[in-house]
Amino acid sequence: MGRKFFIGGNWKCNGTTEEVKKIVTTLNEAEVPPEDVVEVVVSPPFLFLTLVKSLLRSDFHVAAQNCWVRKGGAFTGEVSAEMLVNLGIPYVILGHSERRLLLGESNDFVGDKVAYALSQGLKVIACVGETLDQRESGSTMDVVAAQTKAIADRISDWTNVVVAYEPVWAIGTGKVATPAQAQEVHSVLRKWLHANVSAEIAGSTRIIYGGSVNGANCKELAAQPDVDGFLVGGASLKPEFVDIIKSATVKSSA
Ligand SMILES: O=C(CO)COP(=O)(O)O
Repeated sequence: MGRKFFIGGNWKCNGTTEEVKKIVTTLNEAEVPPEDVVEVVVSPPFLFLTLVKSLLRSDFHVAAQNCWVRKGGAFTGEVSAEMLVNLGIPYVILGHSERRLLLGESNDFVGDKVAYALSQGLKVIACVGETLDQRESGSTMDVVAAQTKAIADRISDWTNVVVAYEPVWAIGTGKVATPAQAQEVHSVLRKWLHANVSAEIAGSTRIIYGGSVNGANCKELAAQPDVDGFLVGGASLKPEFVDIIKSATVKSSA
């Protein structure tokens, strides 16, 4: 189906200039599969975006971790999609659970953000995922479908969208979803896209997994048929991120 493996590193609110330069040096020196096998995108905090972009090898790309929902203007503290485009930042992560839960971003608000960012020419990593309570009450698929629907209702072209399934209970907890748990949700999400968007988009849209991915568990997860890559938090700040990038070969040699 030709879904290129996608590895995102979400640095969240971490790093000093020195630390950022060190991570970039490690990435620049790494031997990884070629660009036609894996797409690598790292997402530093806004303040380091241009520094990282200027230092990073040209086969890796950068993403912002958020942007404003509409055109920029009198919105103190916000960063607009137009600014990211102006600075040559190709990607933005939207709807991360930390923003949904800590900052109250609703499904509709995230859907509006995705639509606006795409309209400005950005590529979007759109995050969905259930909390532990929601999983335990059996509503995982309803939650993930509602989050995806809020996006699907507002966009028609999915070419520049990567969907990141990130179960909240697995984020930063060391408690990774089992390969079977990840595959189950990814496969149902793909079926949802098939039924509600189109067969073509269901087949071509990358659905990546996030939540305590590390160098030790990435290969088994990567081997799942509907896992098209990862969005990595903590481990993306460490040299083991290179091992995670290399897990793309699990797919290319399959
Ligand atoms: O939230 C995540 C990536 O966006 C995952 O974070 P961890 O890999 O630290 O669990």
